[in-house]
Amino acid sequence: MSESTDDLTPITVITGFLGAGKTTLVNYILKEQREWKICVLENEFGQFLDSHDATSRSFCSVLVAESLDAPEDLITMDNGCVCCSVRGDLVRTLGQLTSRRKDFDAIILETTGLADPAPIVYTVQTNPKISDNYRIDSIICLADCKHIQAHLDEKKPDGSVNEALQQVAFADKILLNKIDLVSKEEKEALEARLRTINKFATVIETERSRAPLDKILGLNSFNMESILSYDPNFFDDEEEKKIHNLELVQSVGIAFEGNLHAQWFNMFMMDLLRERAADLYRTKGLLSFHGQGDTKFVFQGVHEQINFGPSQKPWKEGEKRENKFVFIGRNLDRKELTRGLMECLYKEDEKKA
Ligand SMILES: Nc1nc2c(ncn2[C@@H]2O[C@H](COP(=O)(O)OP(=O)(O)OP(=O)(O)O)[C@@H](O)[C@H]2O)c(=O)[nH]1
Repeated sequence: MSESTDDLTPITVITGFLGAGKTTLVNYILKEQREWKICVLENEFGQFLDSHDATSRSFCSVLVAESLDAPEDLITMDNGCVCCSVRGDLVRTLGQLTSRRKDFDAIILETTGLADPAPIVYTVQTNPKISDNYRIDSIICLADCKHIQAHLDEKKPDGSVNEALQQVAFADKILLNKIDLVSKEEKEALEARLRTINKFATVIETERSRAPLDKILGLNSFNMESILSYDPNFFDDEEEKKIHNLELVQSVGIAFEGNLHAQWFNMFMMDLLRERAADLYRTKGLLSFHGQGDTKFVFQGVHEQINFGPSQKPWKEGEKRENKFVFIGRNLDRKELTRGLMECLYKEDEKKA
């Protein structure tokens, strides 16, 4: 057993519902902090289809990789959600990293937006191979000011966990993110609500996840006591923990070659969001447009909020122009989404009515 926590490699766990700003925070930390060598463990829900090339890695790993000096400092765990099926992956990955532990000052674990932090904490705290080498430094929860209330209010079937609630409850730092999207009154009401779930966490208001680094990193602020006050039976038989019902949320990945017609694509997305924004938790895409040369576009949606712009890296010469989408949400119809997207393809010899 390790005698001092100083010997243990700190893990910062980043949680928060789909689209709350986790990857934005990881990128910000990687770009802004110069003191530490950080290893990033990524776990993402909803992958792009087809994984024959490097760009078909999970979407956030593509974005995070752009901020790292060395690609081997990013490890993706793509076999499921870190809190359930991939938990074995987490144990294995941390186990394999043990021999390289001295190469890093810290680890950042970005969980999926649907991860319940409870099993992650349980695993790190109770698995001796992990607890002898690592410690949780902090659990940071990103709370999307615009959308988190709806996710907290979602009715789940009996025995199922509300992930958004668990994420808030287990955090020692809550970043009230996207404050640009709400009024002062909405922000205050949200903070008051989050306080009823977790009165111990430090709350920091942020835009684009830009929290002062000295307020979130290296503070050893993980607090088992506050977790136990929320869930006094935390260390009881793990089998009895609530079901993490991933079937309630679907992920539809769609990939196809060609160039999109910008106007038709815009119309398709506008119609889709007008009708389905509440059910569409998250939309991500890497796209190629007719008439835009080698510019690769990144599309990001969180319910009705969309962001669209050029990727840092253009299409490489000879690279297959494959558009990749992932839609995450409820009641999604793959056929309908695929048909709608295919109708947005630019065709040289055909005019759309
Ligand atoms: N308006 C606004 N948008 C933001 C803010 N922070 C992040 N975003 C945008 O929200 C979208 C989702 O951000 P991500 O960082 O990818 O969110 P995430 O939690 O990693 O998403 P998942 O991994 O899919 O769960 C992106 O389009 C961001 O640019 C903010 O403070 N204000």
